[in-house]
Amino acid sequence: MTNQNTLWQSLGRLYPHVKPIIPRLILGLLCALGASMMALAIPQVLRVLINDALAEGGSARTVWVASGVVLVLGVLEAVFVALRRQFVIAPATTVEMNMRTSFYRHLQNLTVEFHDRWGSGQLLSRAMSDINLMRRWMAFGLIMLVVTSLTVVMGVVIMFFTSWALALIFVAAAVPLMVYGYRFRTSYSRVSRKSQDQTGDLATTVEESVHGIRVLKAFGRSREALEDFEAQAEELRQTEIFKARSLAHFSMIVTLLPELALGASLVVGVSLAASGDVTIGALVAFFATAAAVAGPVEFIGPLLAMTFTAKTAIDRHYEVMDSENTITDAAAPVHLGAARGDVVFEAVHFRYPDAQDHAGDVLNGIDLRLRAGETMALVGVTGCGKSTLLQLVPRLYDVTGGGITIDGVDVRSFTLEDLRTLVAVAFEDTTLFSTSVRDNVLMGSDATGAEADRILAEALEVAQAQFAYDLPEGLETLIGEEGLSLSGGQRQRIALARAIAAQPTVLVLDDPLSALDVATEERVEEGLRAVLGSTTTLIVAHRPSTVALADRVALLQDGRIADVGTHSELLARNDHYRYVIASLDDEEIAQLGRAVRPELDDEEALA
Ligand SMILES: Nc1ncnc2c1ncn2[C@@H]1O[C@H](COP(=O)(O)OP(=O)(O)OP(=O)(O)O)[C@@H](O)[C@H]1O
Repeated sequence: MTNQNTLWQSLGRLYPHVKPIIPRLILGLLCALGASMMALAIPQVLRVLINDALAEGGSARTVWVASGVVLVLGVLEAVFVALRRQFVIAPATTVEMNMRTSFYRHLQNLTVEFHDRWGSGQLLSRAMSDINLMRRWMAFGLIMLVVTSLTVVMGVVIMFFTSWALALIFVAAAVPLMVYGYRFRTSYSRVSRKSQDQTGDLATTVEESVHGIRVLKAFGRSREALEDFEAQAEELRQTEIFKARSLAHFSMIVTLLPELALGASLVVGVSLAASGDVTIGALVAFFATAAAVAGPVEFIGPLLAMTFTAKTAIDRHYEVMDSENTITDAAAPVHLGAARGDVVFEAVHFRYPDAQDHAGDVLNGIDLRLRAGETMALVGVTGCGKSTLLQLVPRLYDVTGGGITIDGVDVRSFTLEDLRTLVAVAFEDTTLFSTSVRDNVLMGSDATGAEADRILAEALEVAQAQFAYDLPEGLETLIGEEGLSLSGGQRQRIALARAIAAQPTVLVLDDPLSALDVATEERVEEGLRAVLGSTTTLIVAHRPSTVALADRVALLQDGRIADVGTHSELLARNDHYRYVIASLDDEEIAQLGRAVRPELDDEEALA
């Protein structure tokens, strides 16, 4: 993931973000420049003071005037520094917020396949610390780098005017500094990249451990997890030490060389003053200017380090921002009026992008037809591709061959918004957001007011999630990561209610009842049967009781639909189906015998 952009290419990518605040940055720059000029002017006042006021015949009035001027210059310098902050900080934080928002928007748009590949900590560190580093560089590093460089250049020019011979000694010291600076740039950029990547990996580890804390505790692996974390933290520490040493070394050279030049020019300067080639006032002004320039020169090291760190942050930021979203709206989207909900899979192929070369397609020519309003169970051995097939309907992944249509329209011909309004999903592994029960359930619904209340109440009833009314603050109770912890079954019922409340034309359920007890599952099924009447439903079933919900069952085997029919038909004619069903427990099979509906027909089986 290393980025080969040059420093200028990387920094240049910030331009569109910086563009709106350029006038403010220029004002900030002028203020910073003003502050530097005030600092550089003070030695010149000293020169006048020494040459005129302290010379024979000098007046006390000149001393007072010079002191007054120094005071005014000092106050002006402080005012300029304050103004610089005033001009730059607020607009730079706006840029930071906008960049973070567009980063978040982009993450939302990127495909599930992208999120499969990227560690959450890497994305977190890019969203938080990298963007923060960019803002700090924009608001401070960039301005100070320009001002510091200009200050040094102006200081050296003044030093040349004061005494060109002494100034030459200073300029000679700059040559090795530049050579060293070039080498520093390469090594520091590399270590800075390593440190930021390791920070992201560490964040991923924290995130995983926090999510998996129960597993770690239950398996008594907390100590091992801590040891792994310590090892990773130690690696980061080593990188940080190397980084700090590298900067310290560079700063030492940057400080030392001008100091050596100062020492050499002191020797030369005193002899020039003794021979009368320079005045005492000029000598004092020269060294006072050199002292005023020394600060900015030393500051260049940390500023360059900040610039290289910002470059790394920009590169990391754009690695995500440049990732293309391959699942997008159709160029000329089709809008269905009233959708019926006929779903057809035609010769559907799919393979994951990171699949091994020798591995075949997970889905290898799926042909399946769901009639509008039909409920179809999808059954197959574990890992055969049931969840994968489901995720193709709302285009969480795109088919790699063939196509899926709803009412004869390819799912890729809808806008994503339309498609995801038509299709709602509930997965076995439920995700709830840190908001109220109400907002979690109504996430996929645009209804408001009394209509929303009615939909909410109905969805909670069908999903047997009435427990939500008894939560501490009823439906307003905060759930999700930052809220009240719910049981697995409670979470599943909220997620199911969310899918129902979306009132979709096509409902895709990935074993949504797995965590429920048999009695609750039975009640949910009764409710579902009532609402599924007009909804086409494809439901992954791992339990016979879930199969009981379905009008027909599709058997997925070796990447194809091997058979379609009622449960009893498949039991009677298909060995593989019997094998899959035999792996289910006896009690559930007994329950299936009671629950399965007799009036099923399969006139439209395999397409
Ligand atoms: N994001 C992914 N990237 C690469 N391969 C994946 C990904 N998700 C699943 N797979 C692989 O695809 C195959 C099908 O997985 P899938 O989850 O669809 O099976 P499943 O039938 O739903 O399994 P189960 O019944 O255990 O839930 C498996 O071999 C799995 O390892």
